[in-house]
Amino acid sequence: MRIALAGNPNSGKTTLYNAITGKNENVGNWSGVTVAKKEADIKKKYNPKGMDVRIVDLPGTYSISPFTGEEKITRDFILGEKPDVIINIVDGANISRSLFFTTQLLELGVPVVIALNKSDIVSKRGDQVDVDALSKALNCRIITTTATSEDGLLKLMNEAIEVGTDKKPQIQPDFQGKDSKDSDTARQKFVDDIIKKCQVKNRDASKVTLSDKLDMIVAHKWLGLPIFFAVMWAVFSFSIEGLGGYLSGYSNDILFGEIVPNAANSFLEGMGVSPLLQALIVDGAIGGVGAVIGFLPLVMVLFFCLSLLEDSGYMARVAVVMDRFFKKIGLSGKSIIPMIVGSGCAIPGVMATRTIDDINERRMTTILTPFVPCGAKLPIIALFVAVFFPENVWVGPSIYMIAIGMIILGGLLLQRMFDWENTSSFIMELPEYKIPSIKYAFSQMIDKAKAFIYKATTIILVCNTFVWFAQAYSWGLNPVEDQSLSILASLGSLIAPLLIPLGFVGWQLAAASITGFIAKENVVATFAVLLAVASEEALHLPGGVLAEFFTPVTAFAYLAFNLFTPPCFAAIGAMNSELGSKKWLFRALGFQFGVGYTLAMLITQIGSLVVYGKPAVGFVPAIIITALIAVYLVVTIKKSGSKGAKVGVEA
Ligand SMILES: Nc1nc2c(ncn2[C@@H]2O[C@H](COP(=O)(O)OP(=O)(O)OP(=O)(O)O)[C@@H](O)[C@H]2O)c(=O)[nH]1
Ligand SMILES: [Mg+2]
Repeated sequence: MRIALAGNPNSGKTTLYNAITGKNENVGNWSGVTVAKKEADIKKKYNPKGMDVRIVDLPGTYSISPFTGEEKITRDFILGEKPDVIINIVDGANISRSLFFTTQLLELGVPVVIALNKSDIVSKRGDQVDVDALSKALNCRIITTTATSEDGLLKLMNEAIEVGTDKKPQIQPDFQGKDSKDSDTARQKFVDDIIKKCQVKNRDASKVTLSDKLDMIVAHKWLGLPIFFAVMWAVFSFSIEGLGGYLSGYSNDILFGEIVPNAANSFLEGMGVSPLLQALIVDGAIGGVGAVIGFLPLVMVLFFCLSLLEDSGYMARVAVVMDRFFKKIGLSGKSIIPMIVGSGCAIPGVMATRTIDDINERRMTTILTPFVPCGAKLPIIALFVAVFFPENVWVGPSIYMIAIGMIILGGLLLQRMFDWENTSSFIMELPEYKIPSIKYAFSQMIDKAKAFIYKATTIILVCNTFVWFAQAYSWGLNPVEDQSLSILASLGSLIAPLLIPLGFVGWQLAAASITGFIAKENVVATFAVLLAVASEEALHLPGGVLAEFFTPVTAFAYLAFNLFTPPCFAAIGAMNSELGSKKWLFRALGFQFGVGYTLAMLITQIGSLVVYGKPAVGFVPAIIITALIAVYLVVTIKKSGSKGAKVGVEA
């Protein structure tokens, strides 16, 4: 038997799904978290009779006629694959809006059971719902639930399974004007009449609640943006420089700097393993993976804080605050959700662009979302901050401000380079503020930590075993004394000249960036393998081996280069499927590469002039390339219409 969960966005479908299946799919306190269908078996606890029951979680939707890609998934599933039962999750705190969709579901013939969810909020407000009357009016069973504490879920599942076994078709609601041209109005009137009969509200709608008061401040026209920056600054400082940085320092220096490699060395020596294999394991595998996992505490602290913020309902306000500014660059507040999701990982971030109905806005958001530093880029940021800017506490958080800046600048450029019009309007439903749940933030953090460790011990491990091998052997498969004769050196040297205008000299830097396209953590892991093999000095300490390759200015530029050029291959794959055309994929990659490259070049060249009073390496080619880029921009912008001329001059 297949049971589908359907309902409005943010009503608690995925929370309920996770509770009854034991899965850990993403939930979030805003609309449009789930963008793809998810399916799993129901837990034994909720299936005492041991029937064969599958649960399908669907993206939220307001109506059966879809507007956006993820709503279409819901409609196609319900109409096309006909589940045996639909559990319609209704947000009890928002009944009047939810029932519109409910009446549409009731017309499909598939039996419906309603979960009147968030009943904890309803009773806290002192509101009352006459469940029996509502159930009679709609001709279907209704169970009150609180998905977050699993209240009522057993009863709900029992009812749903019973209804599914009975196979009686759903009785349709019958109201005047249902088949008329103006059926939506008639439907809304039908719903309003039911609500009037079944719901008693305690709250005086004209009263200003605490939530309203908070919104007047954090979503204020002028205060909103500075508050957002301050909040983000606090979160990133705390994670990168504060507690997260402190814990990571410990795990890098002591745990993965001494304890683990020493233990591994003495263990392997005891086993009588050959020195070469020992080097492969300790320097290659453990060194590379350890350099990444060393930053785990920092990643965990950041995601803990972000989950708290998101669960409180604040992130949904950010979308409203950013809407005003994003409108000017052809985006809207809707684009902020993919970007917030992208701060965890660009792949779900890019997938979340599906919630945007306007195709131009969707494409632009897909191209710009990878500019947000994801969890995998965090170790790169933390490493460079620890080595080059230990005293400048502003550098870490400033990366995120630069990311926002690049998104806005990128949007402006994209808008002028390709002619497109934005037709979207933005309505964001604001969830009520709540005290964020520590348990939720903790489980999110553990989830992210697991994914981080998994990646480090699989893809990063494999890559860096290869990197170790490629820096230790020549093409003839003979071990080399001098790294510069190795396979990796010859591969890196192919790319290295491209990086000269950016002030990056050395095949090692090229090699690290290339492995970074496989997974961004590889940049750190590759440095650990390459440089630690070549030197006794620690990678993570101020003035460590990295300082031989960079000045603080070029270090900052290298950071920017790795953050703002295209994301890892997996994320590029996600971009490919969301953009839906090769032409746009190439445009997107070209754009991202152009932005990252130019930014790094400008930081190096202008920064070196300003800070050290002399140009960096590659100054002359940099000027030539800058001129070429400027000409290209002017030509493209001119071509794409008269409104571009203005920016052409600025560029
Ligand atoms: N107070 C309370 N909050 C709940 C309850 N169920 C879910 N929530 C919260 O509601 C928010 C949205 O939950 P989700 O499960 O992501 O909602 P969804 O319906 O899957 O949303 P979309 O995927 O966007 O359609 C989260 O912050 C949950 O913690 C409940 O019974 N009571
Ligand atoms: Mg969901």
